[in-house]
Amino acid sequence: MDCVKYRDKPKSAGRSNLELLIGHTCSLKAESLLFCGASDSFLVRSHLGPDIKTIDLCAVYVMKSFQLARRQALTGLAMPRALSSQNINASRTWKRAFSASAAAASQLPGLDPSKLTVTKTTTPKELMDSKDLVFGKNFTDHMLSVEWTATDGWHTPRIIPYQNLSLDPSTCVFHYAFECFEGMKAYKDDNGGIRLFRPNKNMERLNKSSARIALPTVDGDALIKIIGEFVKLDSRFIPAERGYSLYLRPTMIGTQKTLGVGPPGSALLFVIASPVGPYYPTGFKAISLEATDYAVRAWPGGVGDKKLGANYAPCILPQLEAASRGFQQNLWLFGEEEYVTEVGTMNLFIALKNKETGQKELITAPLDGTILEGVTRDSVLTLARERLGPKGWNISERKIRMSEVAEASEEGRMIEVFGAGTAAIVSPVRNISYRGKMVECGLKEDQEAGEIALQMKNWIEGIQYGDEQNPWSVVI
Ligand SMILES: Cc1ncc(COP(=O)(O)O)c(C=O)c1O
Repeated sequence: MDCVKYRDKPKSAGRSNLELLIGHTCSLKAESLLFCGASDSFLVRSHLGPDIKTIDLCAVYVMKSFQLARRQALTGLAMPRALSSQNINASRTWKRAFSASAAAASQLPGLDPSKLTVTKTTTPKELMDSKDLVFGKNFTDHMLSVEWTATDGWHTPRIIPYQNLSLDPSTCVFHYAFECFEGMKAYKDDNGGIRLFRPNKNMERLNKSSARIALPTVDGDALIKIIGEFVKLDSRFIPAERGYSLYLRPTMIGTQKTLGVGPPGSALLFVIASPVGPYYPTGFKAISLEATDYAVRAWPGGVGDKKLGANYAPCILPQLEAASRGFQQNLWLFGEEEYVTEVGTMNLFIALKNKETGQKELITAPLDGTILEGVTRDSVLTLARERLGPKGWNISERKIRMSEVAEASEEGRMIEVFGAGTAAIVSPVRNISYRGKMVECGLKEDQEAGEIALQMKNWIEGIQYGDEQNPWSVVI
């Protein structure tokens, strides 16, 4: 154990346990920590600051993975299992350790936009004809890249030519899926200005995702600033036509070289950008869904509400199954009650006449951990409350069973159904296959979109392109 020196065997944990704990989680440099002291208490000096703090064994763990621990404490997660088996008075030590670790973590450098460096490409790409753009296939000239280490915090942010990553085969992202990402867009307005849509929501979600998988969090405002610089540099790739935009993919990965399962001591945050066209280039095309009852996407207490890469790969097979039967997407149901949750990469909205009250109701699943907190979902809800509420609509975030949806359709109470997400804004649904029957979703045969879906698309697009002045649209 050359990375940590300690004197005096702790009472509550033998040397081997301590070593195990350290070996498992430690990524600090040789001089990072000095442990000394007696009984359960240690003096821990971090090279991150001059302070010497009296904390105990729990804090030893925390000091070495303090960013993780701080987030775990903040998000109310349980103490790491490795520690709880050590006969430590969990709540007392956890609280004490947390305050010490938070103090240390606050001394780590955060993301600093003033330090941004730019290395321009020497081989600029030719712009593609807008009509040939395919989602996520073509990328701009540059990318944004920032490294993070547990010892030094966020390093210098860099804009560099778009390039391959070079990673050791043992890097933890490849083995244990330390990866989370975001999806957002930049738009060109009629005056050539460049706008982001509610980027703070993406930053909030990125931090929730990264914290959940023991990756570092980042100052959202600082990241928006440097993303803005990156987008401005590559702005020639944003087509000026309506419906076109630059899709941005902020991504964070754990880069620690180890097959040990533990919090990564290093990470990479990068952002790439892909010019995209309208999701429905020739106008809306209502989709058909297959309700999936044989597989589960997410569950309460799980991570389905986080944007982790690990959530997406297992969804492909059920999607292929649905596609093999002629459906564009599958609709995830949850539990014995078969609650309607979400669709592929969209949240779902159902407009119907309420059985009891007869009132028009726009329903979407609640944020109970089983759906992603979509930025579009939140935008649709906010606009609906503001603009449809006064027209007699009841806007509900509530659980709804698939059988209720089928019943509304059979009883002629169904108004319309649509998905909501960054890619298409809204995606009208024609019908849903459920238990061998087709549930019709309120569209006439020659109709590709319902009124609410159309209205929402126009309202949201109007804000995104700056036609409507709204604080959701941020000029960069
Ligand atoms: C699983 C899932 N649900 C919903 C959404 C919609 O989220 P947003 O509106 O933020 O794009 C996405 C989009 O990425 C998604 O992947």
